[in-house]
Amino acid sequence: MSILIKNGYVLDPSTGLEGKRDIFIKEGVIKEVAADINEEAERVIDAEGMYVMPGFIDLHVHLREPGYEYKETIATGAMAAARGGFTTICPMPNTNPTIDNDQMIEYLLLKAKKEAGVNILPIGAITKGQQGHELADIESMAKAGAVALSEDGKSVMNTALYLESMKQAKAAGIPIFAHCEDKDLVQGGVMNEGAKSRELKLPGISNAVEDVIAARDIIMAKETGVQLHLCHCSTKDSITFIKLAKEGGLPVTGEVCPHHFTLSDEDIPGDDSNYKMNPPLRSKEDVQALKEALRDNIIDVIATDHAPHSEAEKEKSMAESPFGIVGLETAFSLTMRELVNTGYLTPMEMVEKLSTNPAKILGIDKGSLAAGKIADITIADPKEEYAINVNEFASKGKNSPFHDRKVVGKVKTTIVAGKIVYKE
Ligand SMILES: NC(=O)N[C@@H](CC(=O)O)C(=O)O
Ligand SMILES: [Zn+2]
Repeated sequence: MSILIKNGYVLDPSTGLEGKRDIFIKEGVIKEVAADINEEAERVIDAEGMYVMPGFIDLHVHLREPGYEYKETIATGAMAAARGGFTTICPMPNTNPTIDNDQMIEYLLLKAKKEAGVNILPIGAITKGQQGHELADIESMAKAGAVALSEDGKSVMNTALYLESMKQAKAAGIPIFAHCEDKDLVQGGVMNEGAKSRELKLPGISNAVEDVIAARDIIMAKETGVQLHLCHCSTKDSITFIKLAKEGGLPVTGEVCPHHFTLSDEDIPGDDSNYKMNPPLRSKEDVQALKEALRDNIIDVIATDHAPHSEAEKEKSMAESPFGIVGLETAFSLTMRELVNTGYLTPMEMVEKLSTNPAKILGIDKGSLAAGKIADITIADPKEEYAINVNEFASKGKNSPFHDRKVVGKVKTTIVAGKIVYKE
């Protein structure tokens, strides 16, 4: 199969190329990027007025398989990814059973190969069953293909055990993806602690819940030299800690999710579980700090924390429903609307945070449109205005606070290894 993408506006941070070019793809590989290519191709895509970008890479998704297939499967999650412009996704291990050994990693990779159109790079748990008592077999998971380790959904509260996992992750050459949440400080909170939680009479989650663990984890990264990536940063102090870590030369990176830079707790309309996620929507001051951190390169990555749940689960009250919202199919539009069209990020910087930087963190040969690279490509219209409609999602999860929201920027075509996996 050969594809010729004509007249697109190419954005490639890996080479610094920004401008109108054609791209010729053959046998899954980018053969040529040039001003006017006239190769014969089986498929010609007219990309006039479109952004042509290295495929997006999401470091943080929940695919729910095995165990919670009613929420999402590898197949439906992969379709949602393709529809959102993501060509590579990293599923978290909080499934049932937990992804905590080499056979589970192999099972996931095999199933993904059969059922998913996008690349799936699994993340292994830090402790067995995510119970926090005994380390998972880190070395064998890394050998089987785990690209990172994470206890996502919670933190490893036992710091000595965590220290040992960091040493092993470093030896295995993979990063730790940290979900920062002090379990003992949460005390039943369901939303950000502040004026709004008091107004809604709902138990709050303080910034300290995240901040104490973010600080601890950075101290431990310094101690062990492990590559540390902080997931879904939501507070201004998390940002301060990452800034300090970077200034100190530590291999520490951070991610922010679209919902955290788009909404604050003041936007929560009432007891609506589509606004319940962990960490919670924070204050306006925190939101501002996140945007500035993205702009100032303190935050390296935009990741979705795509967390599908069933309608029945999310119909429940804030107090009773599970934490999490879906994100794969809204990330690009929200980033365009909230960060690019407001001047926080240039289009190139956006692509860096959605593709090039995630690839660097994983140490994989992606996030580039250079000749010779595997053709993972996202084509999007940066100008199209539309209203998000959860009923059009490919994901099983419809749990999003962005239903009916007007946005700008729409993914049109997603290509994985030279194969069109999504076309609007
Ligand atoms: N983010 C969430 O609110 N929920 C995630 C877990 C997580 O990423 O912390 C989930 O698995 O549902
Ligand atoms: Zn998490």
